[in-house]
Amino acid sequence: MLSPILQTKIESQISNNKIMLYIKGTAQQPQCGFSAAVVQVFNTLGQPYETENILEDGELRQGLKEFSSWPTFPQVYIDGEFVGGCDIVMELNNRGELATIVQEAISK
Ligand SMILES: N[C@@H](CCC(=O)N[C@@H](CS)C(=O)NCC(=O)O)C(=O)O
Repeated sequence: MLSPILQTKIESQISNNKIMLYIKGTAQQPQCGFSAAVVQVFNTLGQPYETENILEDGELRQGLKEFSSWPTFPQVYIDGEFVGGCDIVMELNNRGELATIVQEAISK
């Protein structure tokens, strides 16, 4: 079960960062192709984002799956809301919708 401490940590990260990416590895050195693809997309959007390497925190890795009810990584949160993983982000980006979602979040 998701501990209150972990829940508070996740809620704090996703509310303090307009774009929060939970990935495998770092933005500079992603450790998985799906995480690398998401980082690349957000780099092209040119807005600041924060990442957390879930490979370094097993509790967070498990806790996020419960928090979002999503079993894999990357996990992308924009404006405190879970958006999806790699496939969803790619689709939103291909449709030109990701930039709009990000712009709306940043300008709030
Ligand atoms: N189709 C997924 C691909 C991501 C994926 O399959 N991730 C796997 C392998 S990197 C994962 O996170 N598995 C659970 C885990 O490692 O804890 C997406 O759209 O994000």
